[in-house]
Amino acid sequence: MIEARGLARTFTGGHGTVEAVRGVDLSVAPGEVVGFLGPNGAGKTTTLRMLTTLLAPSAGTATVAGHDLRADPAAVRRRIGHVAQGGGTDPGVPVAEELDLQARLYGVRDRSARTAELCAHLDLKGLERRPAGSLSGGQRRRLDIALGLVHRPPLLFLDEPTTGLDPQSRGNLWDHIRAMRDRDGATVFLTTHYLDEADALCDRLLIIDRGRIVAEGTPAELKRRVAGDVVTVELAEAAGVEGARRALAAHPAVREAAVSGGTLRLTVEDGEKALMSLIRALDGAGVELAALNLARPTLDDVFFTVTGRSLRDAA
Ligand SMILES: Nc1ncnc2c1ncn2[C@@H]1O[C@H](COP(=O)(O)OP(=O)(O)OP(=O)(O)O)[C@@H](O)[C@H]1O
Repeated sequence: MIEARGLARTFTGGHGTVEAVRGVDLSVAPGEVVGFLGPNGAGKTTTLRMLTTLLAPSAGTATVAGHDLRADPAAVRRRIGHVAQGGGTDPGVPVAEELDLQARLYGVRDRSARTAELCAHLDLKGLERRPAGSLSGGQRRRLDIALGLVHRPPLLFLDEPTTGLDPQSRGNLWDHIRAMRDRDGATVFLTTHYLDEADALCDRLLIIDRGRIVAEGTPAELKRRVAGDVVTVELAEAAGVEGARRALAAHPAVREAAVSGGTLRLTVEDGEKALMSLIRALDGAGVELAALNLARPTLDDVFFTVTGRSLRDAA
């Protein structure tokens, strides 16, 4: 659905030159929810604006929704939906009218049916006559998304869709985005600087820092690739901890086994899968367990490993 190679954008102004995006390669398959994660100023919005034809790349090529970005931007625009940060609704215009107007702009034939369908899908039923300015933050974001979907684009771009929303509205919006993928087979490309959003919502992530993609994969893959899972083992008898370490050090899933205080700390390849066999190995060595804890590395650990900084500090 998206294939980009070497996309770059430089801004030149009174304060010198800013290399906002420095040669980004990315591929997005149909039906994926892909998250573009990075701290403020990393180049997320600039990349999104290039992919949605709003900004000309300084270098690189891309095919978006089946059309070449440079050769046929109008065809790209017809096949994509784009919800910018802050949206673009007129506060005085009622919901249904706003949707109808957008449908006219795109030449949608079944305008009233499409408006009703979008109101049903995005939980806007009963709000059709309300001016956009009177909606809550979450309702307005859903209207912004409905507007982006009016012409049934197979690919939807969302720029920081949940910024400024309360936790409940954010969770609700995630459900709607998942439903677009599952019900309509839509491909969604979204930018975010929220770790929890990237983790919970996205099938795959591209992590960008200072204009370059520094890591990519599913949230689980990224976390596994970089840090491995951590299993801590507490024993009924602390004195047996060295024996437990010896029993597990050669276990195929264990990368590292270290004793810290009275507990055993294991770095393992895939903690969930390994857990049962670790317990069996300890049992076989006659070690009595008191507690076992499996902790996953976070996306922030991933960012830290690839950039040497925390995403939170970098933002
Ligand atoms: N029109 C512009 N003129 C000059 N510099 C710009 C322009 N647009 C963006 N930049 C710079 O390019 C860099 C990347 O900005 P961009 O908005 O793409 O980052 P971002 O990852 O989307 O950040 P945020 O999370 O804050 O939206 C920043 O250093 C920014 O200041």
